Amino acid sequence: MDEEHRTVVDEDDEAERAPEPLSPGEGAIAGLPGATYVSRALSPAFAYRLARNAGKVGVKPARYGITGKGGPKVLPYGSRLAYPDWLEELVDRLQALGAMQKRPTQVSVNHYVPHPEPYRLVPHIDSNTGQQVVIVSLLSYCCLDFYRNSGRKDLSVLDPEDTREPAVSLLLEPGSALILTGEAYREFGHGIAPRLTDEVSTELGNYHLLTSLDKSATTTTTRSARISLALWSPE
Ligand SMILES: O=C(O)CCC(=O)C(=O)O
Ligand SMILES: [Fe+2]
Repeated sequence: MDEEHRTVVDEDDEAERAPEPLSPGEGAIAGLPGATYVSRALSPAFAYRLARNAGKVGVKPARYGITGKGGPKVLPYGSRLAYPDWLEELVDRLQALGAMQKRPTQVSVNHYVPHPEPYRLVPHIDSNTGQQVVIVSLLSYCCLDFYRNSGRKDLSVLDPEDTREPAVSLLLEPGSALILTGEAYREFGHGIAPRLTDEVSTELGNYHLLTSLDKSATTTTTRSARISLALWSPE
């Protein structure tokens, strides 16, 4: 093998390698206790394969995500349905990262498209105390907003007409993972506001953790079609 070829092969290996395990406190977000954001959880090559495979599980592209009529169903992978290979590989990687202790027993695949109107996700709490969720983002940037749940337990969908400003907003990058445990999972609702662009500013709760953008030169990101996977596991 000549020198040039060897370099290319090494770079491919590097891109495919699982990320280093998280160290304690890494990826923490001020104002959202129990949340951890991992900018480069998946290599670009792995994220690309995952988007292709997750896109095949029969989710219709929709405007509303899981909270909308006709939105994706929660799939009982890991409980009543065996993991397909691509999910097995994702779960192995997330476990190696330290994103979850126990393997997921429920998964949803959301496929959002920004036309004819911007997509949105009505603020909701995933509920079920004793669980945690990992949200894996693919293909597009998108802001996820967090609202403190005003004392409601067991909930599900918060008032869609609620016009409160979010307590915290996070810009989710393609290939990232957001882990919600404890308070971030139980006490905050999360949702996606209907708009086509998101501001990149120091106001974002995870501004300091973003790695895929030139932050000195980028003021907005534009939303394109996005796939997200939510993986729920026992805490
Ligand atoms: O698409 C997202 O980032 C969030 C998905 C979500 O909240 C859910 O599936 O419960
Ligand atoms: Fe959710």
